[in-house]
Amino acid sequence: MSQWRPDSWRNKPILQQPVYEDQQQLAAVESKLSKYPPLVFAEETRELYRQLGEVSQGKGFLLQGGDCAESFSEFNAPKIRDTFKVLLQMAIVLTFAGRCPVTKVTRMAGQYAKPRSADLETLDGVSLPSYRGDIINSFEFTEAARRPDPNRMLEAYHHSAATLNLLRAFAQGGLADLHQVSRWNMAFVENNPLKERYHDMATRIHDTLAFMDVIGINSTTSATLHETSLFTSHEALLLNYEQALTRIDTLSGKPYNCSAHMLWIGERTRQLDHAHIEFFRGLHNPIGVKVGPSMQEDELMKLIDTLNPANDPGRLTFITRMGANTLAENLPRLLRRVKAEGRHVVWSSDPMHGNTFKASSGYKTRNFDAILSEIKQFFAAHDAEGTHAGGIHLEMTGQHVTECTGGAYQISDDDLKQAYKTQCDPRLNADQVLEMAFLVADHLRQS
Ligand SMILES: O=C[C@H](O)[C@H](O)COP(=O)(O)O
Ligand SMILES: C=C(OP(=O)(O)O)C(=O)O
Repeated sequence: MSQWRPDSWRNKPILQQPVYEDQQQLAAVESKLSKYPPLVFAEETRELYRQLGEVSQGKGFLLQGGDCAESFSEFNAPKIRDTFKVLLQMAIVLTFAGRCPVTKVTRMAGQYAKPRSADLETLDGVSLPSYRGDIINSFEFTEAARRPDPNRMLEAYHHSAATLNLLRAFAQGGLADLHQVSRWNMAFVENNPLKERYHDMATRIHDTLAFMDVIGINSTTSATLHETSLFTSHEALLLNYEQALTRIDTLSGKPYNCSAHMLWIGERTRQLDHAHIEFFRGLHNPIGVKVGPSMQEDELMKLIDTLNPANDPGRLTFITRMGANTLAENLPRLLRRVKAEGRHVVWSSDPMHGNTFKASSGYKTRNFDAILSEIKQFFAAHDAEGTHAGGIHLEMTGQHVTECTGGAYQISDDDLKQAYKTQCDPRLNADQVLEMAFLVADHLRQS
């Protein structure tokens, strides 16, 4: 294999990239970004690596979630706070049910680039380049807005920095206090139409914290109850940006991508001989690869050989996105092969991307029951193969959008128009995502 360099991906074929008109402007932006401070510190990244290593050995669970695509226009504190709150609420339920540590990783503070099925979008007979995420172009349907602009990379950097700053403040400044999180869950249950179903677990969590308080373990005596740790991730699609944020860590002397703690490669860009695999193989971050139903066992093994030749636990997470209808056929054979070859990976389920369809109202949506079905089958497949169902990966928001159908509030096709705000794919809303946590908790406890 040829020698890796931060820019060796440039000699490989690459998909899903913008074509910038002004190459000089692009080079100037890359050069500027490469001198900016890193967004995360490599030592934090190593802590996430360590935690994922534990997950790969069956001693933890990965909860990864957040926006499909963050946007510059919907960039505000309530939105960041609400998604943060819901992630914590999910985490407490999953920790309690699974009796194991839950590693929280956001799809925030950098989730700005989107791969698309089609290069062009056509509306009323007019065709323009597809929207590819705010780091590349703008959502409005005009020629100017859809033109890729390298300066957007600088904007994405600043938006990511401000988001991360607030997330760190929330995580350490008291908002993540477990008593508080438990009270939010009680309120969620009280107001939910299916409250009988969730009441028992929420009460038990609440009572456990009350008991600990009585025996002197509380937010004043224990930082664990008062603070939380949280990591960031995004799809590292736009390699010009990702390369510019890649630095040699002064402590270890190794290259880390400092745009987020964890990066993943999407289903559409994971070809073995292409640029994204080349770029990722030299990084020392924990990395994810999306795995769809077409993945073959031999190809998966080659991916492991390339991305984790030392078989380090924590290095590689496979985020499977099979679809509820095809998981049973395609996941077990992959689990079997990886287990037989003794490779350490984290298996996480993205139950969103294989279950997208167009509703009769014309909106792109996903149904709550199909999402839940994929997760249940994911747990069942791991139980049958004797492997560890290590995590879930959700497109979700803490806000009350109507983008996915179903759930306790029975959002219908007709309801989608009420608050359909996503710029790309439909997200679970705050209520749906918490319901999902309570339902997943049952499976986590059993396995
Ligand atoms: O989030 C994933 C992809 O970017 C998305 O599913 C692509 O959507 P499209 O099929 O509308 O392009
Ligand atoms: C594009 C995504 O997923 P996938 O690569 O699985 O389609 C995503 O998670 O945003």
